[in-house]
Amino acid sequence: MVAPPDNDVLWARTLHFSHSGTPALTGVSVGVREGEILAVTGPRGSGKTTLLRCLSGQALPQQGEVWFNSTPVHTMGALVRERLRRDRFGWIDPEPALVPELNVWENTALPLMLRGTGRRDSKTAAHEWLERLDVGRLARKRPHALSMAERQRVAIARALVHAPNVVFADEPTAVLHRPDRTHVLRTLTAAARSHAITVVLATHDAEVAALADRRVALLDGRRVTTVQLPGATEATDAPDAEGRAACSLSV
Ligand SMILES: Nc1ncnc2c1ncn2[C@@H]1O[C@H](COP(=O)(O)OP(=O)(O)OP(=O)(O)O)[C@@H](O)[C@H]1O
Repeated sequence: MVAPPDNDVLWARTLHFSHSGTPALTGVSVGVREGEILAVTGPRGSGKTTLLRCLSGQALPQQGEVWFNSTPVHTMGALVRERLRRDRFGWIDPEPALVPELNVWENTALPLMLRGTGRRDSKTAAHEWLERLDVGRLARKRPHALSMAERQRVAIARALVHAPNVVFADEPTAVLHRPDRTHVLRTLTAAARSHAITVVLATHDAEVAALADRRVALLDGRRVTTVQLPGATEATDAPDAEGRAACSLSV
């Protein structure tokens, strides 16, 4: 095993992943730099979610390597990967999955309480993040009383509350209307930048991808240099996209 470059917080080399024989990733390599917002773009079914799941240790690639801060993730046992995800990563789903029996601040504070932070400190941190995401007034409400946009803000607050190193956001604005989409995204990216949190953002929307520092494009489970996205004539890797030998550039 060759260790990754020092300035990459995440690094994946020649990932291969199949879902019950259906290939989702075919030799994908990518490096994510500390503090950057990286958009993983591509049409539906191109492998974006699978890549995020592999990078975050939720799924183990059948071949290839994933490194987090120079530590191999692909060789970790399930419990160590769980702890890594709980303590170092945040995850935002396309649709907010909140616990219906908990109120908004309790939902937000979950990552802190799961790792043993006291209730009072967890509550304070949850309130701070809810305020930042403009939903502080809803702290005592249950998820069912919230709109979809409000619930997604709570899910974003929950992903950020424990100051993770990396937040993975899988189509985080897919269920939102356009005005909510822009506002929620800008809030997420501003919060991440102000706290030096790295964001890996999967999207098939060119407007969303445009908010990122850099883009990598997937098509049929491979890295490509150019991909057509809705809402733009063309979206490409930024000029500084990695030119590392291991990267798979095709099509
Ligand atoms: N659980 C699964 N079982 C079988 N095939 C799957 C599964 N999940 C994904 N796939 C397939 O793997 C490929 C990549 O899917 P993936 O969800 O990673 O792509 P995506 O770019 O995130 O798509 P979307 O934008 O629709 O979420 C697709 O062909 C998809 O049908």
